[in-house]
Order: sequence, then C-alpha cells, then structure tokens
Amino acid sequence: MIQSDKGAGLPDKKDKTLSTATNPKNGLSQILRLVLQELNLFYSRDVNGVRLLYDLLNSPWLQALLKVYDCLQEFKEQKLVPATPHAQALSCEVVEILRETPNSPDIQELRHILQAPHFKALLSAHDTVAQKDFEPLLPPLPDNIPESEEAMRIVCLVKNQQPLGATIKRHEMTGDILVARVIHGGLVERSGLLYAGDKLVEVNGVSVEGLDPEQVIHILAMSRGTIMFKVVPVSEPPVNCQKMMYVRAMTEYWPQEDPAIPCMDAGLPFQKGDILQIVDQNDALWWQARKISDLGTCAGLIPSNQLLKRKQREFWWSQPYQPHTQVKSSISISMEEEDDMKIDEKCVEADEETFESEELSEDREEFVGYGQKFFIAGFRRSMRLCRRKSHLGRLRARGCCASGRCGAGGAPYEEVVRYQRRPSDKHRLVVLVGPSGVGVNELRRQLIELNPNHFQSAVPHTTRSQKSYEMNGREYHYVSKEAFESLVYSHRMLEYGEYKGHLYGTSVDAVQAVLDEGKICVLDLEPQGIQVARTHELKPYVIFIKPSNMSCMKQSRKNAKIITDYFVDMKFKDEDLQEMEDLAQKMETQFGQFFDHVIVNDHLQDACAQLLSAVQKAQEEPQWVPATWVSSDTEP
Ligand SMILES: Nc1ncnc2c1ncn2[C@@H]1O[C@H](COP(=O)(O)OP(=O)(O)OP(=O)(O)O)[C@@H](O)[C@H]1O
Repeated sequence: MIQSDKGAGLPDKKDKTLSTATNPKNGLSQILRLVLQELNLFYSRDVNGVRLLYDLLNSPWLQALLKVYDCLQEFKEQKLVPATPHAQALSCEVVEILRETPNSPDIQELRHILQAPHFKALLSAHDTVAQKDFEPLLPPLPDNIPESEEAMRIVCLVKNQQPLGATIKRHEMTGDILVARVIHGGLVERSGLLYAGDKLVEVNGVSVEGLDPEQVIHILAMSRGTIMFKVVPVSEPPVNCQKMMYVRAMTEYWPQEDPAIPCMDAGLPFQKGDILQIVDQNDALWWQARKISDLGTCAGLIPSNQLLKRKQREFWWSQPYQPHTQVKSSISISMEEEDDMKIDEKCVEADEETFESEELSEDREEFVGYGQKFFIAGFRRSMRLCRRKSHLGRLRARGCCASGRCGAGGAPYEEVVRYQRRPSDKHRLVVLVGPSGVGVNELRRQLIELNPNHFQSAVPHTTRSQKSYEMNGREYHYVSKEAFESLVYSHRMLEYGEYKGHLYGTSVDAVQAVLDEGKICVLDLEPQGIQVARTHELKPYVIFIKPSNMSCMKQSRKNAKIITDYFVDMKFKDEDLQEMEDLAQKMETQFGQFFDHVIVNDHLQDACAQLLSAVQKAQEEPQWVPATWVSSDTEP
C-alpha cells in the first residue's frame, strides 16, 4: 500500500556518460566492476600488490556488501506515499465482492485474512498514518472566551502498577497546587504531557482548589485506570540541558530516615560505594539519580552534594565531643599504642638474640621458587607488626565515629568515569586490605608466586640498620631517620609506622619502581593508606579481603598460625577470630566506599583464584575511577 512516487525508468544515454557514482542504478558495485576490469589487465603481469587488491575487490562478501549499499542508496532517494489513505474501506469492499464470488479455498483464505482483527487494526493504523490524522477531534472553541481566561490543558494518563513519577507542592503565596518535579523515567515524564510548574486545576473532575497536597495525593491514590488532569500549563516548560554525570557515593543515605525529603516514596536509598547516574541537578537541594545496577528503572530523589554536606556537618556537630577522633600522626606512637605493645610483649619477652634468629629464618621464607629462585620483599615480620600497631591504634581511635555517617568530612559524592587501561599505560596498583590475620599476606604471596615476573611487591623503607646478610633495596631500602621523615613530609609515604624504635614504611617511589618495570605491584595496605594511594599516577584497585562466618573460619583456620610479637607460632583462638570479624565490619563501615572488589577468604584456593581474576579484570576491563584520575592524564 506504500509505493514510491519516483518513476522506475532506466536512465537515458546522456546520464550514462555522467559520473557513474551519481547514478544509483549503477552505484558502487558498477564502479567496482570497472576497477576489476582494469586490474585484470595488470593481474597477469603480477605488478606488486595488484593480486592482493584484485582478490580483495573480487571477494564475494565485498560485492554482496556493496550491492546492499546500492539498494539502500536507491531506497533513500525514493519518497514514499500511500497508494490509498482508505485501506480499511477498500478492504471491506473487497470482502463484499468476495462474498458474491464462487467459493474456493483461496477466496476463503483471503476473506479470513481481511476479517482478522489484527489485520483490521493494521489497516486502521495505516490509514491514520496515511491521512496524517494524529490529533484528536476537539470541539470548536466558543467565541465568547474572556481575554483573561488561562489556557487549560486536559491530560489523560493511564495508571499502571508504577507510580506516576511526579511530586506536587502548594505555592506559598497563591495556594495553587503545582507539579513540583517530574521524575525521570516515570510515567509522567514519558508521556511528555505534564511539566514542573504546571498548575493543577482538577483531578478526575474534582477541583483541587483549597485542597492540601496530601488530599490531592489521596485522590490520585484512589484512582484506577485513566486519570484526567485539568492543568494550566507553565509558560516555559523547563529544559534539562545538563549533561549526565556519574558519581560514587562516599556515604550512605536512607530516605525513610530523612524527614526532610520532599517525597519519601520518591527517594533513592544508596550505600557507600554505589555508583549513581545523576540525571537531574536542576534543584539545588534534591537531585534525581539512578543506580547503574538498575538503569532501567525510574530515577529517585537524592540529597544534592551541597545538602548532604550540610547534613554531614549537622550530624558531626550533634555528636558529643570525642577526643579520640583526632587523627594521630603515626610517626609518633601514642600512649595507647605503646600500651598495646606492652600487652603483646607481656606474653614472651623477646631478647635481641631471638629477634635476630627470627629475622634470619624469615629470609629463607622470602626465597621461594619452583625450580627458580627469587626474592619477594615486603613480607617481613617487623614491618607487618609495625603496620598492625598503628593500624589497630587508629582503627580503635576512629571506631567511635564508625557510624558511617560522618564520612570524615569529605565530599559525599565523587565524580567517576569509566576507565579502560590502554596496553601502553602502566598497570594499576593492586591494594589488598583486610583485618589482621584474615590472609592478606598469604593471598598476596600466592599471587606473586604464580608469576613473579608479572606480579611484585614494593620494597619497603626502614631506619633500622642493615644486617650482614641483607642487601640494600632487596629486603628494605635502608635510610636515615632524617631521610625517612623527609619522605613523610613530602607526602611520598603511602603508610609508615614505628616498631621497636625503628621506622618502617612503603613509599610511592617504591611502588612506581615496580610499575615502571611493566609489572603489577601488589601491596598490602592498612585502610587509612588507601586515600593516600588514590592518585592518578597509581590508580589503585582496592580489594577487601573479608573473613567468612565464624563457624567456617574455625574450620578453615584450624591449622593456621598468627604472626605475633612473641616468636611462637600461635594458633587462632576464638577471640582472635571474633576480633577479626569485628575489625572487618569496622573497616567496611568506614572505608567500604573505596573498595572496588570484595573477596571472602574461606577456601584459600578459591580466594586465590578470585584474586587472580579480579586483578586481571582491573587491568583489562573498564572500571569506574575518579574523574580527576583520567582528566589529569590529558594534562601536559
Ligand atoms: N583461606 C585460608 N584458609 C586457611 N588458612 C588461611 C587462609 N588464609 C590465610 N590462612 C592462614 O592464616 C594465617 C594468617 O594469614 P596471613 O599471615 O596472610 O594474615 P594477614 O592477613 O596477612 O595478617 P597480618 O598481616 O596481621 O599477619 C596464615 O597461617 C595463613 O596461612
């Protein structure tokens, strides 16, 4: 029923002499044919590269592709017009004529098709399009409309299971009920018939004048099927010309617990670390967003950056004064940390001699190999114990604000973008964090042992003196206290601490040295160090190693040993496992927003396989990273 208004006649001779490319009949496949004829002359002479070109141009797939292209070009030139705008009536006529014709199976089938409801609906749709009859028939306007009368719009929406996706408010001065906001992806927004600022006059024939917004909502809630709104349209419907933005939530938000939200049901709850797509920032206080894990749904309300910061400040100030919440410099150990040490040391007092022999035995552990000898740095007992001291001290100190609400006063949302590492880019630093004893070092060691040419640890710094059997730059970088402190003050230390009077730490430069070799640097950091490592040069991918539940841990850690201050390999006690679980929970509450991946370390081999796969994904697949990491890449 749709045909072209362009004649299908062949082009005349004169046309043929014109450029072949402009003639859709001869198009690209004709040009190709001519080129092939030309090339054929050179083919037998074996001119350099001609055979290759000939074979390529002669390939059936290219010919077929070009034919498709030509057909599409020809089709594009045609202008489609309907053969009749009254196909429905014509079909009825045909059915009538068929009734009078002698019956045959073909006639019966045709009548059957023409009378089928779907076919009738198709013809009706065809006629509507053919007649360009899209507008509903409206009664003529009466002549005596007063000049001052506002133009009204009648809007009918069919309510289904979903909410309408709009909020209303009462105008403070006039008392009018207005559409306050239209939620992206909701029924109202998809209809394109109601806008923020439209004044509601009637809902289902009931005047809303003098009603409270709650009463109007009640009418809407009671309505079934079609809802009719009479509205005075806003003079200039708002245009959303903002670009879509993606953010990582650095805090959590529960609309049900927020009495200030304009509409609780329209709120979008989120947790730390969730990636949100911000679709509307027109309102300075309430943005509209979706979770990227749920982009098909309609958006929800979230507090804007500014509002959430205000809420955080209010929450912070409403808390009773907590002297422990101040961050201590880990370079000078607090009284509390000193106490921790004393408690540990009470069990077995270590003398220097035992200390020396212990360090020596650790050396041998650090040479591992399968027919190959290599050294893995960064697993030293003293380094790990030193980290544990400062880590425990600080976690305890911060534990009192671990409600997850105060967010350490940082920005509540962090703008993120999808980052795909190019093969020429340096690898991303892999950071493992987890409560002490969960198996961070065991997993790290297993990963490095899998392929020591690909995975490597960073060599830490220390101020303790070098032992006769050690090499500078292998076990540690041995530096003076002044040199160490200078690294700290110039922010080149990812983390550092003191143990038995010596400073230990991991520097950014030590990590860079591994990355510069084209390897993947795998670090074990205490969670406070994550923020320091989060720079565009290191682009860390943070993996949280989490203990499984108590009963599984008791089973899987039956033969496991804790590294302790005293030199007996201690088996895990129930209190150790409980402390591990508590610490893991605190870490997740305080630092969960920085975790890119979580691995539950139950069965060691499973956890190791998960770690390998996560590390590969981090390097090879697109990941959400802070926008500043990527824009800084393009800076000179
Ligand atoms: N999944 C597991 N199943 C059984 N044993 C495990 C598992 N993971 C780790 N272990 C064992 O638990 C003990 C502690 O692990 P590891 O030394 O790696 O702890 P950690 O997290 O590095 O803590 P720290 O740095 O405080 O020593 C080790 O004996 C290790 O072999």
